[in-house]
Amino acid sequence: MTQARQPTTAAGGTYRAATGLSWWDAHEVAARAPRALGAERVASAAATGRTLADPVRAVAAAPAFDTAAMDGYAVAGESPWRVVGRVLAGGPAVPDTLSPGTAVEIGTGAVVPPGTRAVIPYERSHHVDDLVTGAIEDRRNIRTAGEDLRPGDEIVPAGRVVTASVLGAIAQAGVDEVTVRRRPRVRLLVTGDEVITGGRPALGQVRDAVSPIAAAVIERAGGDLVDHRHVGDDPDLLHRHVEAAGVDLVVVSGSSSIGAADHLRTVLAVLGARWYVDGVACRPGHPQALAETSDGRWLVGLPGNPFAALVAALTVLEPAVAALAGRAPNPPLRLPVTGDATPYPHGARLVPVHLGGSHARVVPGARPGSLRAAATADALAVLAPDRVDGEPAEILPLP
Ligand SMILES: Nc1nc2c(c(=O)[nH]1)N[C@H]1C(S)=C(S)[C@@H](COP(=O)(O)OP(=O)(O)OC[C@H]3O[C@@H](n4cnc5c(N)ncnc54)[C@H](O)[C@@H]3O)O[C@H]1N2
Ligand code: MOO
Repeated sequence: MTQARQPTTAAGGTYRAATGLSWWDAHEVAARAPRALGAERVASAAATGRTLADPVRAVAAAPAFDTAAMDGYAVAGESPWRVVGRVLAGGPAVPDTLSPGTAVEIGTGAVVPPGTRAVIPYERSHHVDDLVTGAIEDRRNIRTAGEDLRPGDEIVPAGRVVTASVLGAIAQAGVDEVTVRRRPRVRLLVTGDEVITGGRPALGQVRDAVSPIAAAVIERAGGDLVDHRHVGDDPDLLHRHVEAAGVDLVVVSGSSSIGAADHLRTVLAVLGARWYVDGVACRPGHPQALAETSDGRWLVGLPGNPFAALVAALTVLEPAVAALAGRAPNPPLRLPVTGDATPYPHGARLVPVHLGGSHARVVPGARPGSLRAAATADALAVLAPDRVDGEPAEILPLP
């Protein structure tokens, strides 16, 4: 970690200007430093988006009984077969046992009667009066009980996020409850006396453009934004809300640099915070922070400039919330990136890109204070200082 000059802040602390960790190290630290929160049992229907703390094991076999895979006839013995009844999905199994030389008409998903040799689909059989004929192979078109799952089989490992596919799979296995990580509870504190939350900004004012980004990133990473407030530039108010109980992580927007109104460092010093990320060698978004207070609460500092805040939200906020939620870090997505971007000689340059098939193209015109270019982009690309046009770079999908 390179350290540049250390100017004294208006609050009297020191500030590690400009450099800090590399972008790649900061991203990795944020994904690995916070430990996953505790686990709880919840109804599987309420588990969407949560991370499994334990593997899910099948309660029931799947299929739970020998079942027909086609509509047609369940047949026993040799052709021809005399049709003696009909059995449909959800209906009673008729007859109890199929005798050689007989058949029942059967629907896909119905219980196959004992004694059945195979199910012959309508389109591969001939039916005249009550006699059916056709060629069969033993067990053809019968799904055998337990062929997909047996009770106790692991269906989904711990660490996976509960998606719709997971919910479907565990329902098939008769599971009604799962053990998942607690969702991280997050507080978002928006600083800046000039920041307003609605209407047209008057002279000296700006509309809050950081909250929508932070809220979306928190949600995407599996967190719950439970408290969201504007605290202006009042250091006591900031201190009170950083310190207040009831959350696992506090996000502070603005207040990350070294100006007179940037009180975050003072508050963190008072709270005895341990710093994990204190500035990142990237442009934009270098004044970002990740720290843990002495009572185990996490804090993320986002720069006030909105595009810089977006960069920081994807660099430290998203991985930190995901780590608290118990999610394993995503494998990096890398694509060749084409187009002009001014390299940042001391670290990473993050630029908005359009995604097109197997490559990404730089959206020109991004500035730290403006989200205009990002609003037309699909992702950010993380460009190394010695980047060559068309070579692969890490891609971060935009919220
Ligand atoms: N002497 C130095 N000054 C600054 C440095 C530096 O290294 N040395 N870094 C600059 C960079 S880069 C950034 S980014 C900003 C970060 O500053 P803060 O995080 O302390 O943010 P503020 O000073 O409060 O605001 C910066 C800018 O953003 C506007 N802002 C703030 N909050 C919001 C919001 N929620 N929505 C929209 N816009 C917001 C604010 O009005 C300012 O224009 O520091 C530079 N200075
Ligand atoms: O990094 Mo500031 O992060 O350029 O806008």
